[in-house]
Amino acid sequence: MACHVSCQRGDFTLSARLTLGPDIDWLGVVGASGAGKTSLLRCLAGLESAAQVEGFASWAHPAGDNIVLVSAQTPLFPALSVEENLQVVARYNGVTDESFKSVVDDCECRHLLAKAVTALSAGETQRVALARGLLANPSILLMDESTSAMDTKLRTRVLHKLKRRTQGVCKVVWVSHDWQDIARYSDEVAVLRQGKVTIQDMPANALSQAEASEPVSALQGCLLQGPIVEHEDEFTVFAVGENKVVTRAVEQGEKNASLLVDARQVLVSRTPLAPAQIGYVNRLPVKVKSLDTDSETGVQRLTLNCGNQTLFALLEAPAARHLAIQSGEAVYAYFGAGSLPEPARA
Ligand SMILES: Nc1ncnc2c1ncn2[C@@H]1O[C@H](COP(=O)(O)OP(=O)(O)OP(=O)(O)O)[C@@H](O)[C@H]1O
Repeated sequence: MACHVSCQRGDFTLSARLTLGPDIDWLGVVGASGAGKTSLLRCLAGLESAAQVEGFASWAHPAGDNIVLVSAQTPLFPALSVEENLQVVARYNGVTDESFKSVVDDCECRHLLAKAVTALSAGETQRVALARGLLANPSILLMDESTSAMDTKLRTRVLHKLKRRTQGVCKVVWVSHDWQDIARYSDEVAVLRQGKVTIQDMPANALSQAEASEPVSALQGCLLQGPIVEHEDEFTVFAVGENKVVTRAVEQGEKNASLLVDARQVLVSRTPLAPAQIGYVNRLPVKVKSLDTDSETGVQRLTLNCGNQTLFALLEAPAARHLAIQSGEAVYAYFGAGSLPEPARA
């Protein structure tokens, strides 16, 4: 099903075509600052009177056509407490006490209910705003950087519960600058650039294929995935062939984990250094499948294979000249684990 959104905001033109398959429950939208992500969500939410939106509402589950946007631009009522803010919406939408409690718990807001909304931190405000959005019984939930102020562990928990809660009842279109989250929770990803969708229908685990068709600076992620072999509170280890990769913690009960590796963050070496020596937690033995050198900048892009998984690395011109890596060579790739949670403060 195709959805087309067009709108003029000042001198910015949004003209985006999205494909919304029936199997897609979470559609991630990424793009550089100013690409039009917020504009797109505002148009989809019906907040831009000049916008033309075709074919969107019919994407929702048949139960309803209630489109709800959760963003920093939809503030809470400042004169009401958190509980009052939530109850206003719950009562209006006929939400039962049981559902109310379950939404409050999923958004981790129970301990905030008595607080004034003006006394909330940014992450707390986002959780209350999310709870309020869910209490409106959306059939389509639009989230614009709705978890950006939460720490990594909290965000992982909240997104996990949100994913479970929305299953079968609510579709989600969400914008985040956190590619790890987008890759982990979206069924598909659309990439916006200058008001246009330049890539769509992209399975989140196919970021690597999309990368090949985009200029290097636009999209450089590559998703590694595998079965979990070790699970700690702070991190998860998964298998890539016979090797292990550390990523930030996934929720208990998950069988697989993933890590989106930014090509700019990958170091390449011929010698097997201890990862800690260079400050990276991950090391994979890889084979150089191909390399392309940008004729203007001298930046070299390596396509690296580890078993049947692909990784990209970008080498600045001096490093590329110094290493003089050849296609077919066996090397080591070093990279971080995404943003692992910060150590708990005493
Ligand atoms: N109210 C407005 N009037 C005129 N132009 C606007 C308005 N709001 C946004 N724009 C312009 O529309 C363009 C897209 O803005 P938008 O907020 O949608 O980008 P974005 O991708 O969400 O960016 P960011 O990641 O920084 O939040 C920008 O060039 C911006 O200046």
